[in-house]
Amino acid sequence: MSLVLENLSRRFKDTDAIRDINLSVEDGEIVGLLGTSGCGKSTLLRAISGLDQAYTGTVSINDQVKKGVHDATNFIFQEPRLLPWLTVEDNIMFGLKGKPKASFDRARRFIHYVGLSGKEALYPKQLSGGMAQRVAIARALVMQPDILLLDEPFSALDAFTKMQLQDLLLEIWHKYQTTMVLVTHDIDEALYLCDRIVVLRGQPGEIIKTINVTEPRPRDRGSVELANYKADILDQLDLNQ
Ligand SMILES: Nc1ncnc2c1ncn2[C@@H]1O[C@H](COP(=O)(O)OP(=O)(O)OP(=O)(O)O)[C@@H](O)[C@H]1O
Repeated sequence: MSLVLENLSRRFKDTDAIRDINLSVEDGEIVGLLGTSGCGKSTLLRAISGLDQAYTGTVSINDQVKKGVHDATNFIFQEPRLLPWLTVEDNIMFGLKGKPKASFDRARRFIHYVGLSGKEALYPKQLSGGMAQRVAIARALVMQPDILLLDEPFSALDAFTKMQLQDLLLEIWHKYQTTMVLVTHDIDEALYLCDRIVVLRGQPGEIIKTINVTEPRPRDRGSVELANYKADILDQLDLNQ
């Protein structure tokens, strides 16, 4: 599903968080929003999801202007935000209440797919951080969102778990071609995952550069090509010494 943002601005009481953001995301694209702290990345994602409605400008999904909470998008946050009194399976199925039985069957396939077979009956406090985030990924995917919004989904995880879950995300993308918008601070993560990286800067946050990452997948995390892209991004952010 395509996503178009036109002149999106958001002002909090005394803070201009983002100003005049224009961005088109094509169907099946993975787009990264990268920028230093406070440049409005999360604000942008919340506007796209409809969780925040106090912006000006428009958010259109498949040529339809959306305002308010809608089910075209689903969120994966930095913390898994699981319900502690529900098992892994019930957390994943939570949003499916009232949906046809087939949705529940599909959800069970997802549990296997994200590597949680055998863990269905565990409670969140019995899970590692990586397992809990797998639950959050499955919970978002069972809702079959047109666009998956990810707000620093792996930043609280150790380096190895992070790499495993990045690969899981790419597997999901290969299988379902889900359009994704990924907020991250991590340039290496953005370069490994994204088709396009939108670099934001300032307060209010504005788009200063868009970079098409044309390296074919699977990408080599240590390649010279990705290192060159990284140097360019660091330059844009004035972080290259
Ligand atoms: N609910 C709010 N009320 C007031 N100001 C807010 C609110 N949410 C965000 N802001 C302000 O808007 C600006 C952008 O915040 P936002 O969280 O979107 O940035 P970010 O790029 O996601 O930051 P980080 O990378 O640190 O998470 C900041 O100055 C922040 O203080």
